[in-house]
Amino acid sequence: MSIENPRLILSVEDLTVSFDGFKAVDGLNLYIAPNECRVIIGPNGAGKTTVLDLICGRTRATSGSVEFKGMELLKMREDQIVHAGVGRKFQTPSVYEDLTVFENLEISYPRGYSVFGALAFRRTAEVRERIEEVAEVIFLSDHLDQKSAHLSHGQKQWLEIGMLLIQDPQLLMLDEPVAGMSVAERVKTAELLNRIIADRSVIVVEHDMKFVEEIATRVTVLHRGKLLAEGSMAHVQADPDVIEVYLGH
Ligand SMILES: Nc1ncnc2c1ncn2[C@@H]1O[C@H](COP(=O)(O)OP(=O)(O)OP(=O)(O)O)[C@@H](O)[C@H]1O
Repeated sequence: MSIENPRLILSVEDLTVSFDGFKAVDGLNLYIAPNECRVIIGPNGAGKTTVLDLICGRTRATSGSVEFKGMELLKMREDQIVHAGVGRKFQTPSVYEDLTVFENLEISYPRGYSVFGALAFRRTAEVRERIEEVAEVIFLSDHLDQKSAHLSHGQKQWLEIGMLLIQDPQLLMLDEPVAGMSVAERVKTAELLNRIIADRSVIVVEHDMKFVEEIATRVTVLHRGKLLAEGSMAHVQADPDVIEVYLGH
């Protein structure tokens, strides 16, 4: 049992998952502070996505502990973890293409439980205000009435981040958020992340090192399910083990 540290939002201790005897994540410790953007890097198959899956309850851990704001997430269901304040974005955008940007944000507002239920409830001033606030953060203020099918790939990714932000998670996890984005969209996504950590912590899994440099408070390097190195970008970039297994390739 860890002692709760109020200066940490997430404490992952001795986290392990075994798939038929193969340890995809092996005795991992990870400590995330408030207002931190932690980036997890490492070679293919290092276990990065699996760590996010374990934290959000999609994959069940074999052993260990994941404590978020004093709650043991490993004992909770996926929906309870979302409700507790952990948002997770997967690699492929999953916005409702037939709905406008406004409607996509509206159905994600905590009061809307289903597409129909959400569209039926009155658009109170409070909801509209929150939608406009989030739209501004995700660079879509001028696209609120546009069907999301007509957005660019990058805009769809931002919209999905917005659909999570509208629930105001204290921890947001993003898996390769800039994959498939243009250079200009990557720059704006870095700006977006740097803005949103004012109110929350973010964990990002990413391969684009230029982007990592622009967003990371700290970097965690995984290799074969284990922690290989951790620290500032400059620190991990200079680590001979990291160069050998990842950055040198
Ligand atoms: N549900 C599962 N059942 C069996 N093996 C799995 C499962 N999920 C992940 N693995 C294995 O665990 C290892 C880690 O996979 P993971 O996707 O977490 O790696 P990653 O670091 O995110 O890689 P990439 O950079 O390629 O996305 C891989 O060998 C993968 O095949």
